Amino acid sequence: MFCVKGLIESGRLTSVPSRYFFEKYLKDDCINSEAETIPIIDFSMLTSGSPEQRYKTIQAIGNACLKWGFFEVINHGVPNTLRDEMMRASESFFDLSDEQKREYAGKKLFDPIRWGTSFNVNVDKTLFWRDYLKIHVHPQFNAPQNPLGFSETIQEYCKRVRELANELLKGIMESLGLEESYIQKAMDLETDSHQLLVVNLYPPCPQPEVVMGLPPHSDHGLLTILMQNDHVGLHVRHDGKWIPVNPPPGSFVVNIGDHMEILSNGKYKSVLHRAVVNGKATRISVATAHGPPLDTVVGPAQDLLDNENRPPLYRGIKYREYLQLQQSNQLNGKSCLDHVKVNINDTYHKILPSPPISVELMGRLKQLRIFNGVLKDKASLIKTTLSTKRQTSFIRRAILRATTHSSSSPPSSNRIDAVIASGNGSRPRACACIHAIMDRLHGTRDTFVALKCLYTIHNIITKDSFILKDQLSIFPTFGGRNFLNLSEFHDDSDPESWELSAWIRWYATVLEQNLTVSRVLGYHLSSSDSKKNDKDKEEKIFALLSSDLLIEIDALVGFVQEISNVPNSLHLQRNNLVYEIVRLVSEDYRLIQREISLRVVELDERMTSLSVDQLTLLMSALKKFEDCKERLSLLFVNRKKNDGLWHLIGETKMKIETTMNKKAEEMALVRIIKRDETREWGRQPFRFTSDGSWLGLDRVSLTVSTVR
Ligand SMILES: O=C(O)CCC(=O)C(=O)O
Ligand SMILES: [Fe+2]
Repeated sequence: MFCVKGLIESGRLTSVPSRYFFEKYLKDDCINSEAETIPIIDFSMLTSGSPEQRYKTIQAIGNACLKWGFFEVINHGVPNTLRDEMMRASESFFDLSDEQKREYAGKKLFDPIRWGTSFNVNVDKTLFWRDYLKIHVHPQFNAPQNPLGFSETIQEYCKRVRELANELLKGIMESLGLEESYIQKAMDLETDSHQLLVVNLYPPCPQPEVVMGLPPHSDHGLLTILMQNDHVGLHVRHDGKWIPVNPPPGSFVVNIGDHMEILSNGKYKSVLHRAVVNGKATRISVATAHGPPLDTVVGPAQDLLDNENRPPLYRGIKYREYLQLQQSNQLNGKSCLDHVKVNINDTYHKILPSPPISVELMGRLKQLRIFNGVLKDKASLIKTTLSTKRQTSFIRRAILRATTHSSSSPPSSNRIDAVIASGNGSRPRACACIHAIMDRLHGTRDTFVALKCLYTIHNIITKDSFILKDQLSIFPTFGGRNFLNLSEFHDDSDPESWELSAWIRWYATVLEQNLTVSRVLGYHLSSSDSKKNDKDKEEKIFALLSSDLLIEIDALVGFVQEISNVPNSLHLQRNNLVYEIVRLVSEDYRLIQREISLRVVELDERMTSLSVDQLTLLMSALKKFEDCKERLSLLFVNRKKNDGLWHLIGETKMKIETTMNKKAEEMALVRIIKRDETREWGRQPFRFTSDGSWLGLDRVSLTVSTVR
């Protein structure tokens, strides 16, 4: 693997290779060394036992977070000997032979140990002048075997810094007016927090002014704690200027990460910073990023929100997926955070009348409702146990267990499997099972019960249980588009239930459209028929008439449209049940993309034989599909973008346009020949445009059906 250190040590370097040229550095270079410096926090005052000193320090931390997003910590209790040892160990890791380091090269984001250069060489347009070692050190500790003693040093260092981070997080929580252990409890930080050790090495550069060590970025986690060797290089963005950070010896530099910005609902901002390099000496910085457990969905703290004045500004996202998002894009300012920002104009408080009761009372009423719900579940379970109809009571019990009132977590896969098993044996059992789910769905006004019923139905559709799926497709016998009959569902007992009601209406429509598509295609999207390899499918599609393919595309695009009609309250994905629902829907979407793509490719090949009507239909379907793109990318912010498909759609649209224009010209020619004597028409007026309309129709009476 190439790396900057190797480049320097090769001895052949006289000037910087052009792929390291960082253009923005020169333009954006407004360094202000005389300005104020970042605040200093005396950590010992936080833990001294004096409430007054603690209070003052918490205020100072709050101010630093608010104004700077950065502070320096002194008297932190991490011994200098350990810090020095960590620095020496870091240096000796990079001094290992390339062969020893290569074991950790070319690794993926969640591989335990990664040695590399720049940020992500697969996506970086410009290379950065840094090499790195990244190790996931908590909750699972990892370490390279070499150099000798390295593992022990980083284990001790990371443990001490983690303890420091936990104490600082408590102070930050208090400064936000939250309980000090709020974050620890909400995210199981004591045991499961995620800690990433990042050792940055910036070798001296012959032209330091044209390269960048690390470009302006914000950190992904909650908090980053950084130490550096004797060389300055970190710049922090403050009041429109870059401020060089020159921390007091023995101190740590601490900064707020994107997840603290999310959690504090934007009160504490993650701040841009960058690392520049110098021409004389190697700079090393050791950063530890402290974040929530990887599978925790982080959204704004509930206690910081109110419906009237402080709506959520970010939607929830799993930390793991946020990391993936950052890794798969160029490191570029705060662009990742933009993906999870909620458009303030979209939040429900605009449409929801202010609740007539206080937030506190509402909270208590909600508790009471949940308690009532749990009692109801218990009573229903007892009733089914006492029932004499053994068969149906068995089914109903399985359904009750999968769709409880008590929690907003999705039913476990065991519970879902139990429902499927209960209805899977025979046609009458399948029929009883579907009816029992529908009874439960239509008999409740509780949002979570309804969402869980729909989630159970979705699992029936996606799992391989033909008889249940089939029974679902014929429910109820009168069919129709709104057969789940939830278009009027509203639970207005509190604002969250109100917002969730919109998700229920949306989810029901998505499921209805899923079944509609199955009818049109003749197989379920997630069935084994659908999972056939592309070759088999291409053959099947090849045998279809173009008119049938167009009907199928129309239904598939209709499905995409329903998905893209997702409610605006995207932040509700912080709720685990909603999150899981979106995950399942994204699986559907992935399958639809494949189905659409295969059909578009086939029609693309048949393009010249398609009629004008057919071309117009295809163009209109592709346009509708494209219109959904933006909304879908907001909903599936962290999933694969499938650029290949969008490219195919763009190309096909262009081809349709060209084919249509060619046909129009042919048409005009026919007319000209027909009316040769009068020569009253020219060839120019006909043009078909990419928005699917004809230009010049006012001048020509066009009968498209005459030309096929
Ligand atoms: O090297 C530095 O000072 C900054 C490092 C940094 O920002 C990072 O690792 O995220
Ligand atoms: Fe950083």
